Amino acid sequence: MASALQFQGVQGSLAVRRRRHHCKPQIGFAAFGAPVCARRVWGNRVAFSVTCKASASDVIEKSVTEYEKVSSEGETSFTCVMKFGGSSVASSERMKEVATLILSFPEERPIVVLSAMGKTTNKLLLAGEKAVSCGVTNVSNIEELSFIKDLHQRTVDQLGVDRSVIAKHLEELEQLLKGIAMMKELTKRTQDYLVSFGECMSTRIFAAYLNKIGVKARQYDAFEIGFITTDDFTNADILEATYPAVAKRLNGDWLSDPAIAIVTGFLGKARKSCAVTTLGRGGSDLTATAIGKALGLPEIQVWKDVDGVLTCDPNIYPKAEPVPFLTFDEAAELAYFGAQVLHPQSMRPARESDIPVRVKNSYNPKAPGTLITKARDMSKAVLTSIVLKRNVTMLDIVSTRMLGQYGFLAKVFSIFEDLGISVDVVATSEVSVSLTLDPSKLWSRELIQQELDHVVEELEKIAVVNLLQSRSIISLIGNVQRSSLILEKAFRVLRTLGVTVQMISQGASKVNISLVVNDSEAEQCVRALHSVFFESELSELES
Ligand SMILES: Nc1ncnc2c1ncn2[C@@H]1O[C@H](COP(=O)(O)OP(=O)(O)O)[C@@H](O)[C@H]1O
Ligand SMILES: N[C@@H](CC(=O)OP(=O)(O)O)C(=O)O
Repeated sequence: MASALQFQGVQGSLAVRRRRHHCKPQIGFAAFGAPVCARRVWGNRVAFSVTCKASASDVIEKSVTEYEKVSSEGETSFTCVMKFGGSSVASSERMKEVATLILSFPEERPIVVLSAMGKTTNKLLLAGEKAVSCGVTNVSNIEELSFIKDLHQRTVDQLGVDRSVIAKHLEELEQLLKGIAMMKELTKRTQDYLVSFGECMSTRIFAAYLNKIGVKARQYDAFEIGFITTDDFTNADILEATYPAVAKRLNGDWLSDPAIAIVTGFLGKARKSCAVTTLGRGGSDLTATAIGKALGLPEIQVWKDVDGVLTCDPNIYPKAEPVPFLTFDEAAELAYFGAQVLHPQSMRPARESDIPVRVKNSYNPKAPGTLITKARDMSKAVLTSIVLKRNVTMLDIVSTRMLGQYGFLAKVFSIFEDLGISVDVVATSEVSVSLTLDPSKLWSRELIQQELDHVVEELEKIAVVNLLQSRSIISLIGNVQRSSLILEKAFRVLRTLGVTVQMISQGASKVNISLVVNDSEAEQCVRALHSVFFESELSELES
């Protein structure tokens, strides 16, 4: 990475911070006590000349003082946050490529957020499940533990960094699994601690590698630098106190000893219990946007293994295409309704602080990716993306009381509130309500059935309840101002396929229409909808 200061005599260039690209760089030259002219501005640098008799070293010294003054007067020292997901750092080769990619932006001073390597989180969860029933003496033979050890040790060796950077963690991980085997149980709290080893190791390896190649980097565990969360293990929420704490720590460290920050994604520290928490699967996206908000950075970059947010899940339909622009609302809706590409809560900090989020492909950095901002030109927008959420449970609830009975909906929803279950899609009539339950809140299989039985039991006190499982929600994300056009086109497709829509909802968000169909028909519907909306001319669509 280029040094912050490059001088030739009493002319030179100085790295400065610009809050937005259109803003003038903010730097004070008063310390020179002589006229200074800023001659040229490019990127985050400003070239200048000083007309005084100062020696080059004086100028450098005073510039640094000025630069630090600007930084300490509320300006952050970092210029952007770059998050790399598991697929981007799955091996030593990938880590090298990510390092090269970061260094290809010499004008940036990034905070790097990393997920666990490849599928490490899944393997840790499986290892934990196996430990519950395998017996203490068999823990060392758990296949997933061996896989994790091999992957991390091989990566360290291939990158030429010292094995000691992760040795303690690998040892502790095995001890933890033995503890689980001894207790014969895996609580959500322990599960979070268990999966945290993934991010703790990937960041240590990557920081060590950067240092090895001469780029100064510092590793941080998010739970040590102020990521304060609720105590909702496996799905914790970031609390407001996080933002000032994280900013103070990262800015403070930069000012005393500048280095690229390498932060664990996905993790936090529970406010009450002080134990390690996780932010829900894919939570590193949220870590990145929270850091962006905390430091008021000009841009948040999320690097994935796809060319941005696509028109639908490429695993369902390979002809999916990148969506160049999205609003925060569209991206949030898309993520909430099941597009794995973004964490459901990750847009919140970015939206609150109005910081653009760029989704890019670490395997194909030249691709423009998707830019997510507060607003975009919607004049030509019809449909942006199609999202599928499978394995959804739907409830038809019909009031047993007379027509016009008030308070029915309030009673129904208070039951969900009491049981801590969130509802996704709702459609109501005078005497009935149909709704779908959010499966992501229901962590393990047995619990789902147990919780569902309980919900039905409670609802049956006031209504006739019909529980319908194996349903899918197809969400049509786009310009709901043109809902008639979207619905006309969509229903024509569904009628041709002979598919009956069991529920339809157009929420207040104005960016999403949700349709509920049988699981078995859903993928076929998505493919057909995609070809009609994205593979034929818009003019035909509007005819
Ligand atoms: N609409 C979509 N756009 C892009 N990717 C999607 C979409 N829906 C599902 N995906 C899947 O999300 C994956 C990227 O998300 P994720 O695996 O969480 O990335 P990372 O681990 O790099 O953060 C893609 O590889 C793709 O298979
Ligand atoms: N490693 C965590 C957190 C995360 O964000 O991962 P990824 O960026 O690879 O989706 C998970 O698998 O859920």
